Amino acid sequence: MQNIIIFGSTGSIGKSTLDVIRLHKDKYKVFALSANSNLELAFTQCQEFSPTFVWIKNPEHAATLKIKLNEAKIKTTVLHTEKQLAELAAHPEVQIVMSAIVGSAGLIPTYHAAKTGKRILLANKESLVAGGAIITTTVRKNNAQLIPVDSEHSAIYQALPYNYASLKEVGVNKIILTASGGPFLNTPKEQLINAMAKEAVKHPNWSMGQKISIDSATLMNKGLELIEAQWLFSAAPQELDVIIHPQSIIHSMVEYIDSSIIAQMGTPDMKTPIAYALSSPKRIASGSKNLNFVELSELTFQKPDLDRFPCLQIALDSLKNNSKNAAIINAANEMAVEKYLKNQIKFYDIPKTIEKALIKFDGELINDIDELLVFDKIIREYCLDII
Ligand SMILES: NC(=O)C1=CN([C@@H]2O[C@H](COP(=O)(O)OP(=O)(O)OC[C@H]3O[C@@H](n4cnc5c(N)ncnc54)[C@H](OP(=O)(O)O)[C@@H]3O)[C@@H](O)[C@H]2O)C=CC1
Ligand SMILES: CC(=O)[C@@H](O)[C@H](O)COP(=O)(O)O
Ligand SMILES: [Mn+2]
Repeated sequence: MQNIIIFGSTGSIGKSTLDVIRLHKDKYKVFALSANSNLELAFTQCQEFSPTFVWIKNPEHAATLKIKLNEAKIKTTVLHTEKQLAELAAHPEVQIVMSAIVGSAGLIPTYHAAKTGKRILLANKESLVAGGAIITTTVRKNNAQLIPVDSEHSAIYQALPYNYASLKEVGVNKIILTASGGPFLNTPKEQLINAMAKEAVKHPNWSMGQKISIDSATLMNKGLELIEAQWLFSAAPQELDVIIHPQSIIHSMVEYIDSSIIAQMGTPDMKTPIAYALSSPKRIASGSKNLNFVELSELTFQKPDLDRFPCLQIALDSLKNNSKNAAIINAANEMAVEKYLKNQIKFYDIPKTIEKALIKFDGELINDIDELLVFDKIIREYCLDII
């Protein structure tokens, strides 16, 4: 039996993680859950999984949740401070940490889980984009494990030999990330200028939280994923490529020097990569539907359009420079997406905000997690000012 914490348990990934765990209660014990604002769901999850701790960001929500749990005679302890979030991630009784908070708010739990040698199931790509060098160094120093949950990175992880030493040693030529192209794959630029958030959140294949859905619509999601892959697989920029595959059946591929390509496929359901992150190198049932090849219409591929989707170009430029400015891109993107979701800025204001933040902050050196957290805040405040 292994103890697991699910950071972001009330979100899309959090709920899918609990769906998988529900199938394997003999193997995984939910030690703690965390939520931001969804008090009702956090309570329901505590009723079902009886965790030792539940963390909820808002102090008023924490007080209400405590009363509700008391009334229901559930013995879960409610926490809510940032310090307690870090302490939970580092808890000595915990072996597995699902990092599924959205945005750079996931940095603190990811970092503290790394520092205390946990098996980290990483959905929160933003923590690796913003703090790639800090997180990967901390993982290595403390014998932690960083297991991809993001569907593309799970696919790559599955297509690579287990425990390989380097991409070169096992004959990798190229890692090819697939991108659905999002809801605006075929939308002309003149229409994209006025594209509304309510259209942008409608991903064609995946059911996900709002922030990542907007990132998919701007193709920034693929940009963030290139940087995530760079850190996860120690890949050089020339070893990474992106191809549009609108059906989201092939989740990514690895091309080897003998021209073999190993692709991982499946129905678009995050329970599959979550199950593999939990159990790899072994496999457990995920509860996802199997792929029916006869029912598949076609698998198509095309090049991404960098003119209509400048966010991907911004990330590609960053990648070529070892992603040194990726913390700026990540923070500015988060602020711009937040404003776009509230209909306060337009579609192309997202890349414009990132570009302005890059002009202002590019070249700043970040040495540790504390500096990164401060830097992230400063960039956000600057973006709020200029938007
Ligand atoms: N959804 C997907 O299919 C995929 C997601 N990912 C990544 O996984 C992460 C989670 O995505 P997703 O589940 O879609 O997002 P959701 O928006 O559905 O869920 C986000 C979770 O984070 C919590 N949260 C939000 N803000 C804060 C904060 N400031 N402090 C603490 N907790 C917070 C939310 O709490 P509450 O609900 O209570 O407000 C919720 O539990 C993202 O990094 C995303 O990029 C990666 C691949 C696929
Ligand atoms: C499910 C998942 O991993 C998402 O990141 C998904 O890949 C988004 O799809 P696109 O960014 O390719 O549209
Ligand atoms: Mn993905």
